[in-house]
Amino acid sequence: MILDGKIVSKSIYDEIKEKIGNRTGELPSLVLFCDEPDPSNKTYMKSIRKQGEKLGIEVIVRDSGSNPVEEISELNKDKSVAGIMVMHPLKNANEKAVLAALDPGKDLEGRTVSNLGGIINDEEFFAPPTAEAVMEILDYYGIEVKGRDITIVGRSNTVGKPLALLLLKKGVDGTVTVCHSRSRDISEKTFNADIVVSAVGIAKFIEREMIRPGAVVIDVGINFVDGKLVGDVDFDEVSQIAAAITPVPGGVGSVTTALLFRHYYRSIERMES
Ligand SMILES: Nc1nc(=O)c2c([nH]1)NC[C@@H]1CN(c3ccc(C(=O)N[C@@H](CCC(=O)O)C(=O)O)cc3)C=[N+]21
Repeated sequence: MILDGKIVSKSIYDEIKEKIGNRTGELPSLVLFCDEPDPSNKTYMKSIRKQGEKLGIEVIVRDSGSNPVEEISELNKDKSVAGIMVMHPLKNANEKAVLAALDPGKDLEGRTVSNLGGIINDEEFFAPPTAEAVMEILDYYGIEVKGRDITIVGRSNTVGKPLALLLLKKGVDGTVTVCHSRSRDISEKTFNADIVVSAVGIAKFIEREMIRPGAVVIDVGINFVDGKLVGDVDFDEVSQIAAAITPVPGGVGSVTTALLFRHYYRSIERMES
């Protein structure tokens, strides 16, 4: 079974459209904070702008300027701004200092210490949308997590680490293994899992032999091979034995962007409450 992310994202966009439709007055904007965006940032920013346009939300690309921390403080206070995405990597500005200055209530990607640390006791205002997108897909397709073994490959602050914490929450009750580039025998750990999540950024990293027949495979990878977007999983091979698998494109990525806009709307509700 192919786990289509576009159906999931459509239901999220429908929910946002309905909320926006019931509103009066101007919508605040969403700011993409960057300096010299690399090609992968450009692709992502373009796709966010496109979705923003569809929803009637103004997406502003803002240069970090000569005093980025000061700029962020201004944006935090600005009532016409509901969300700020600090694009990664920043080439010139100190990203850590910028994130330390960012209001967690406008931190749509859950990158601040307060949102990241908050996951530990269910106090995050925003969870990182890519990790959350994995949870949404599992939930939408009724894939049981409770008591099952999940192996995550990749330990990034945007996916691997926060996803492990989301899966470990009480009530979610996954049993989680996190592997990374220094892990021994990754194949053994993926083969023993009921659900494998790959977020390493290497095309065809997950091969057929690494997956137990009947397992669920979630591909978070964003890799460009000969100008074509592919995930981390050898899809043609692995899809033959997996019980369910997400495609790239059209899987986790499309849900991630939709969740950003759900977060954007939650920020508006907080600003107006
Ligand atoms: N603060 C920050 N957050 C990020 O999430 C972030 C970042 N900085 N810097 C750059 C990388 C790269 N990245 C991409 C995501 C999707 C596509 C992409 O091509 N998406 C397609 C397909 C998505 C799909 O369907 O799977 C689309 O949106 O049309 C590319 C690149 C995000 N990043």
